[in-house]
Amino acid sequence: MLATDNLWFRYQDEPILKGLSLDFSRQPVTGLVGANGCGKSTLFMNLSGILRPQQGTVQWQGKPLDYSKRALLALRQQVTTVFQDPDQQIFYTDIDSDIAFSLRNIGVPEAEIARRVEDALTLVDAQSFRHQPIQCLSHGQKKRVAIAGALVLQAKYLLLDEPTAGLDPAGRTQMLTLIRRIVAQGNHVVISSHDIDLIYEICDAVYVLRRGELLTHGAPGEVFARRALIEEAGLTQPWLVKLHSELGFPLCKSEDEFYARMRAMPVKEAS
Ligand SMILES: Nc1ncnc2c1ncn2[C@@H]1O[C@H](COP(=O)(O)OP(=O)(O)OP(=O)(O)O)[C@@H](O)[C@H]1O
Repeated sequence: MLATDNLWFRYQDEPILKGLSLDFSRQPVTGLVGANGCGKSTLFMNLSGILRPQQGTVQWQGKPLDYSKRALLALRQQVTTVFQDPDQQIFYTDIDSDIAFSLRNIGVPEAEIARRVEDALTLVDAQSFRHQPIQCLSHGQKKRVAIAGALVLQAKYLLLDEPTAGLDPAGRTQMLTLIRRIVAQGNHVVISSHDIDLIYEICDAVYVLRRGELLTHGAPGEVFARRALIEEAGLTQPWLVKLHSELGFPLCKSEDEFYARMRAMPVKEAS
């Protein structure tokens, strides 16, 4: 279980996270949305124990998080963060060494490292560029390598900060596929993103933050239907929700579902 219980966090005297009680274990994919500066990255750093709340707790496996060095090391094998900028977490020039780094650090046997690296690179579709120097990769390829670096730890929770930022449409589609594959393996994913259409399509639950406070939460279809609240959070509704609420089209979860349902509808003759 990964959750927060009445969590408050301040930088100096400025409260940033205000009494957040959130549960990331209820659904496979949870979205975190809110305007710039509402505290999403700060929350991720609290969840991985990089920052420590002044009040309230991060709940891990049913208990308040233990901040001893040993406990934090164990936590970060189970809860891994993939930052927005892949250059922040790639250290080596060759992909295999970079991905194996964290495993060597914790003394995993070499044969096991080789197996896990192989599996992670396959999962993120990186086999075709595996032997290229990292500095020659595109932004989207680097993002996939950064995710592979988190996946080798076989973490139960993957925290993705802006997974689609800087990706072209094909890269964005690949990211959606990758998130679904990670979830299909029984893991939880938490996504912080300004890509509201991505959050709507892929998440099972959404938390909406406004200036560090929880404004609303629930299933994406219900949350994003609350237009006034969404605008209060400094966000806009996903395009599929707008089509539903403004024009009365059926509420669809994805673009593919929308087109399939439109094609199946009888076409009215123009008069
Ligand atoms: N190290 C720091 N010291 C002081 N204030 C900080 C620090 N880091 C962030 N802040 C402030 O905390 C607030 C929340 O920042 P945070 O990066 O968590 O927001 P965010 O929701 O992730 O923003 P964005 O959507 O722009 O990535 C902002 O007002 C920011 O200026």
